[in-house]
Amino acid sequence: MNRGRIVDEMNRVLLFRHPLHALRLSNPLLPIPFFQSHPYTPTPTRMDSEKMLNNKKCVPCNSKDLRPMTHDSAHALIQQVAQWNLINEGDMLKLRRSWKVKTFTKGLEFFRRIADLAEAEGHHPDLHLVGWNNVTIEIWTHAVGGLTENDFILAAKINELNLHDLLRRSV
Ligand SMILES: C[C@H](O)[C@H](O)[C@H]1CNC2=NC(N)=NC(=O)C2=N1
Repeated sequence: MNRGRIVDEMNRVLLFRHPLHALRLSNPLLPIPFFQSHPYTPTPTRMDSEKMLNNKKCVPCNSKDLRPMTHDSAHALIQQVAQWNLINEGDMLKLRRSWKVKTFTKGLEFFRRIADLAEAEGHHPDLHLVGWNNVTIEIWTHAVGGLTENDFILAAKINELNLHDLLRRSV
């Protein structure tokens, strides 16, 4: 194996096991260590991007220059929030995700956990509990009648909640 291949192999191992790699992805302002200037620097995967959304904080929706994002921007961002769908209702975009809960009361507990997160973020979803065990969450920015980054931040943070004890096992 020639010297170039040996360096490539070393960088590949270093890059994926080096603790700085994970840290830098979550905080892109960190200086790029020497090995990351190498072609093996990975492009952020969906998980990495979701972590970046997940590290953000929702902003107040009452700023007058807040506008709904374009469909193109929404289609780009939806790639970063696993399991969420982009819904177009009367030309207004929303985020939607559904779950099946074990019981009606676990559905209410599900809402409680989402409510705590929403209150902490100052940004709130629409909550639906239908047919006793079907939960659907819809997120959009009411102040602008469309989607803003707040909606994707909230969706990414909902994805981080541990809700498994409330959910029916997916068959
Ligand atoms: C000032 C504060 O940002 C507003 O009252 C918030 C509250 N939560 C909100 N949640 C959502 N989804 N849309 C809003 O426009 C909104 N406005």
